[in-house]
Amino acid sequence: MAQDKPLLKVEKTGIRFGGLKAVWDVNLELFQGELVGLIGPNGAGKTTFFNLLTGVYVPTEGEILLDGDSLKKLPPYKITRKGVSRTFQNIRLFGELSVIDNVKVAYHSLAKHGIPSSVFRLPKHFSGEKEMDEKAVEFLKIFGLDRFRDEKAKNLPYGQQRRLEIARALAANPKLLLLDEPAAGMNPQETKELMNLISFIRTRFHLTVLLIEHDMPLVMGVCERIYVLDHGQLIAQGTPDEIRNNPKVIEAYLGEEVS
Ligand SMILES: Nc1ncnc2c1ncn2[C@@H]1O[C@H](COP(=O)(O)OP(=O)(O)OP(=O)(O)O)[C@@H](O)[C@H]1O
Repeated sequence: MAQDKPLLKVEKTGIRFGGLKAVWDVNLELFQGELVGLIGPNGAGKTTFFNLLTGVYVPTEGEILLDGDSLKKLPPYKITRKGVSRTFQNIRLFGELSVIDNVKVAYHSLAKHGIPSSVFRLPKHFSGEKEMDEKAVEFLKIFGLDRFRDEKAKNLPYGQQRRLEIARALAANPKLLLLDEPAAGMNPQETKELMNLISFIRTRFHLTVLLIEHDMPLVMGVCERIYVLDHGQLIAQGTPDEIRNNPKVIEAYLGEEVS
């Protein structure tokens, strides 16, 4: 069924770093439940765009609306609470913490029990803690990580660390999940499994997903729609077929494989 109101609406948004227009005049809409790709050559502005959506940078132009509310001047933690979670191009786990604690850290800010009950170890705290454990294990199971729950995150194989990052992002209970090259450094089998998993969690958690990915066949295979950035500006948007055959996209990727 067609939806008339987007979950995320980005209007003419951009940011300048000195003279460099890293992201410029970008319009983008995501509707609830969509899995959408964001692609573009190196330095096109993809990660900067995620940084604008998550409050790391404040746009110098335009507007960003989630469910109609402006995110533009909110700090990152408030944007997370409003329902936007992300993963990073370079894994940012708490390496010395256990796998389960990495998930619980994200979940903590949303848990019902407050500081007084935690400090004094009141019964309410224990029920909160138990609830958090169960919830965290539920996420870990989905990602096949429950058997590593007490292992330090830094000791996990690389592909599992990437999965743990997504599990942690999910634990913050997002409406919108932003994945920055989640398959970077994975082998083809791990990548395929990860993409299936992303499709699965999208449905299971009623998520909307925006995915930055360099691997073109992968983006084309998994996303319903794709936006293309080049030199900070959107040069195309459409279905995988439309993008594959778009002359501007082919030109931007000259010398690279588009399909
Ligand atoms: N804080 C900053 N200060 C100055 N320039 C920046 C800053 N952050 C990003 N840039 C510049 O903005 C441009 C876009 O960078 P960005 O990392 O967003 O591209 P990208 O599409 O994510 O690239 P890649 O695919 O290589 O990760 C680059 O020219 C980059 O050098």
